[in-house]
Amino acid sequence: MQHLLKDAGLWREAAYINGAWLTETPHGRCALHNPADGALLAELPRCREDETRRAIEAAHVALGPWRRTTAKVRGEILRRWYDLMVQHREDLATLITLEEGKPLAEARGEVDYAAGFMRWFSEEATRVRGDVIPSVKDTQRIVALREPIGVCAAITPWNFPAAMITRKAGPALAAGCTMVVKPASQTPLTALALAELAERAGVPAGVFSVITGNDTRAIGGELTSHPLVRKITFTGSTEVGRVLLAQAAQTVKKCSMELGGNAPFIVFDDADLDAAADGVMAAKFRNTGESCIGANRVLVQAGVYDALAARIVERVAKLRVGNGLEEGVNLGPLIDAGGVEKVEEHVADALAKGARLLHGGRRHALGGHFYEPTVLADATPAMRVASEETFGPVMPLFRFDTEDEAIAMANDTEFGLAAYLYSLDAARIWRCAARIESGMVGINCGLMSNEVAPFGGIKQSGLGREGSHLGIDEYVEVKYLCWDGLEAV
Ligand SMILES: NC(=O)C1=CN([C@@H]2O[C@H](COP(=O)(O)OP(=O)(O)OC[C@H]3O[C@@H](n4cnc5c(N)ncnc54)[C@H](OP(=O)(O)O)[C@@H]3O)[C@@H](O)[C@H]2O)C=CC1
Ligand SMILES: O=C(O)CCCC(=O)O
Repeated sequence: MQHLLKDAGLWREAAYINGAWLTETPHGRCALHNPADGALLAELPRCREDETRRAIEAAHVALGPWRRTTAKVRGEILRRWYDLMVQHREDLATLITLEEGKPLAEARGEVDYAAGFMRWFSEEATRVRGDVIPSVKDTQRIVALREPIGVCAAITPWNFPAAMITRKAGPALAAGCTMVVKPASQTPLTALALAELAERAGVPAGVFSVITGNDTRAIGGELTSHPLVRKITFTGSTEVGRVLLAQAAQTVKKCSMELGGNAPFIVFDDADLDAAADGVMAAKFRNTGESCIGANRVLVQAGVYDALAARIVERVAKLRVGNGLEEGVNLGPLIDAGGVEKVEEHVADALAKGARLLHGGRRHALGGHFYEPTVLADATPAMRVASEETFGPVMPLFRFDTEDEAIAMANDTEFGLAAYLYSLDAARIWRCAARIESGMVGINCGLMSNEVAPFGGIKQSGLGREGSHLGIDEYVEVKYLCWDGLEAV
């Protein structure tokens, strides 16, 4: 598959530790398969505790020189990394499609999104300012410095193999931290191509390392327990987030957690229905529904329920399912057999409890990990689609009568990541946006991820924010200096 890349140097089947490519470990190799056709893509060295420890120690050694490098120079290096990502956009997109499955057009969009974090944080590097605070004594001066927290460990998911790394590495390196990344074992190739580009951009050895292999607990255990690691940043399921928080508590590490969601997409009677139908298509079917901010529950006011359902079905019927490398494909495969089974179970449960099938509802004729885009009407809170993240191309339509009912349904979940509101009544929008329990609210907008905005959740959807000017706060500590014995001025 290497032949599909214009620059074969971006295809790496090795871990990247302390600026060197590690092709062998004593623990053998693990196979990586294309989710679209099951073909063997690569064989990666299996890292365990030893290799992870070496990467952490290298990150510790690299920390001093990196944090002393001026913010301007760190920003320039990150800018070069951004430029290289843009230059190699097509190859990065191909790698993403090969290992994750998303259509090439979406993969290109992810590269732009991922590179955006590098550009944004290359600029933010020079804006990590401290404070001078009026003191309580005339002989004292009080200064608050913002210093890099130190060695960071990032554990990232497969659904956005590039963006979930740059959203973490960009701010960490900009702030002067070093980072060890454990990408999802299903999508290491994109992470390794990013490491190759980091090296070409001039990121020094040890500042950014990538661990490979599927000995997940061994690697995760080392990252979360090693005393030199001062920060854990994770994107993935709430279940694993809880485990990592508990492990990191033993050495009191700072943690950022981007966890699961159960996003409500609320459409009121006064919405622009065509805009709402377009918005929900983006919010649901982006990445074949495998996104934590994907619309999991579509709540529609009774007066427009049938009209909106008709518009949605018309659009869904035009979606083309297939290998993401093929032209014109809108939905790729799900990541693995487990993903397809979960979708099947959710649909079967909903149908057994009275949902009406408006479209799809079964595995796609292509077989493998392909599932038909599915629309279910008459969904109710008793169904699994109401309480669990489906993470697939299934859109359940719930019905509500009043605004209060919609808000109560929206908030009836332990998650609080994203929510969407469609209405043309500004007063209602302000009211509902205030009452919804979520970290992000899309208003007449189905796609709200970008590098300038603070991404993150409340409740059991996580801790901290990524992107925006706030994103860098996760990688700095405040140090307060109290200087006494000075002349009063
Ligand atoms: N919020 C989000 O963005 C995401 C949410 N999910 C949700 O989670 C469900 C399951 O997906 P899944 O991929 O299993 O998500 P996980 O949360 O299991 O995986 C995310 C990352 O965490 C790693 N990981 C898993 N267990 C541990 C551990 N004990 N210690 C350290 N690292 C660990 C994984 O490694 P490895 O790949 O080696 O297992 C991967 O790098 C999905 O169906 C979806 O509902 C999934 C992905 C992203
Ligand atoms: O599923 C996730 O956790 C990542 C969402 C991608 C994004 O929109 O930033």
